[in-house]
Amino acid sequence: MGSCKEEQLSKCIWVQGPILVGAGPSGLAASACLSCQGVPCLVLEKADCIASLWQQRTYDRLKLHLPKQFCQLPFLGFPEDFPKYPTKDQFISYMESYASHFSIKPRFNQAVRAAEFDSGSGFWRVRTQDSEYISRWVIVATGENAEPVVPEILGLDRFNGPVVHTSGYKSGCEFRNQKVLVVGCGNSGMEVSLDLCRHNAVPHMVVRNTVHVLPREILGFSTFGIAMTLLKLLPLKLVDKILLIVASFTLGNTDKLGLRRPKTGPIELKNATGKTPVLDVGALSQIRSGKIKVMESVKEITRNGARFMDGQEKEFDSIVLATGYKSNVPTWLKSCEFFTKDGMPRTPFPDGWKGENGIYTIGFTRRGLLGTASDAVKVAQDIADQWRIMKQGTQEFF
Ligand SMILES: Cc1cc2nc3c(=O)[nH]c(=O)nc-3n(C[C@H](O)[C@H](O)[C@H](O)COP(=O)(O)OP(=O)(O)OC[C@H]3O[C@@H](n4cnc5c(N)ncnc54)[C@H](O)[C@@H]3O)c2cc1C
Ligand SMILES: NC(=O)C1=CN([C@@H]2O[C@H](COP(=O)(O)OP(=O)(O)OC[C@H]3O[C@@H](n4cnc5c(N)ncnc54)[C@H](OP(=O)(O)O)[C@@H]3O)[C@@H](O)[C@H]2O)C=CC1
Ligand SMILES: O=C(O)C(=O)Cc1c[nH]c2ccccc12
Repeated sequence: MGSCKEEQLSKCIWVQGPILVGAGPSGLAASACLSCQGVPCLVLEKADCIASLWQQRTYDRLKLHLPKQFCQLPFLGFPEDFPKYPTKDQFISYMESYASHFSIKPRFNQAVRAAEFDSGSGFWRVRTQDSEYISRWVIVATGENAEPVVPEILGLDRFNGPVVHTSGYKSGCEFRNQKVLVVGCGNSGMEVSLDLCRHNAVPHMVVRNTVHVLPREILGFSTFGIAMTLLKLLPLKLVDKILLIVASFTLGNTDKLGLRRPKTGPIELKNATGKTPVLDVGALSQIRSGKIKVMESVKEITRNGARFMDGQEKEFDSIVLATGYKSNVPTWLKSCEFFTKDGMPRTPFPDGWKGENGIYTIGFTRRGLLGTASDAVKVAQDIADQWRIMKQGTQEFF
């Protein structure tokens, strides 16, 4: 490692344990697991708060889609009195208590701009806007949803009205009585459309592709929970078949509503591509009643509306892009083969948590908070084993 330049010495900081990038649920879970193993760490967070995705970039009506037992972090569960599907505010309050229980104190306003392994010294150099941090280990916990995906849609720049990505959408009250084009029909597109309906707006949701919609619950049991149980007993393809039979029973034929199903089943598709099935919390009935209009692909955006592939042309007051998110790892992690150009670990689940030279990832499993919890335990154990050997070595040396 080339030593820090003289004038920068005061900002060159040696970190004993690992450097954790990101103080979302994954960073907090990792920090807690390390602390339980007696390993200190430094958490760098670019925002001014923990769980910034949840605090700053989600809409008001958001609730967890999966029951709380599938969304809890290691060693400290949700409070007993929280409902089965906690609200966004409850989730944030859980994150706050989690951080304070494990005395996690991230360094806020520290956006990691570059991280590079120095093969000469065997250390990682992690640079933020004002400091350089140096450690044997770096843990990437910046999330699969770090940046909004804003697609290039012909004419979007000439649209006269507001255009907002779901990460900037708070509530339909700002869109009352408006005609709104919602581009995308994942969980965000469906829920924003539902929220717009509840505020007397008229959402037109663009569905350009196939999509799996499943009921959130079947006979009072979470569909996700049922799927997890069945997967322990039956082959994946059979579980998918069962889910689809039940879905068609409870939701009817969604193809008729313009929501064509993919040929691959919902769990197989999730595992293969990461595409999350929509868990319906009410949008479907609004589609059925015509309050949410389903539209085909957009051909182009005009000054005051959109032209669609099927030839229709409509006026809109606003556009909401529910077009998903992407990782930001390629923007700051330098010369590291461990990540693809999309910023996801190259090694597929369940082995993507550990790379070479002391790099680790948490929360890139495409398996939500359940994946985060399992990664955090494995990463902390692995680093703690090295930590102990290192400490023993130091004691013997002295
Ligand atoms: C609307 C929405 C709802 C969801 N609901 C669920 C759900 O119900 N259940 C579920 O299991 N999953 C859900 N998810 C998935 C979601 O990814 C997880 O809930 C969770 O937030 C992932 O945690 P994370 O810490 O990996 O990433 P994030 O929550 O995205 O946290 C990453 C942190 O890293 C910080 N960061 C990013 N780049 C840098 C940088 N360069 N330097 C420093 N800090 C940086 C960010 O500011 C952020 O605070 C949802 C996702 C979305 C978008
Ligand atoms: N309550 C909860 O738990 C919630 C959870 N989430 C989670 O957050 C994550 C992100 O979800 P979400 O924001 O919905 O993103 P997704 O990536 O799941 O969905 C993006 C949608 O946008 C469409 N799209 C992208 N580009 C275009 C384009 N150019 N033209 C038309 N359509 C386009 C995609 O279509 P295509 O398939 O054709 O690419 C897809 O329908 C998911 O894991 C989701 O489950 C989100 C909301 C609520
Ligand atoms: O809401 C999300 O994106 C999640 O990641 C939760 C989740 C993880 N695995 C799933 C499978 C089906 C539906 C939701 C999820």
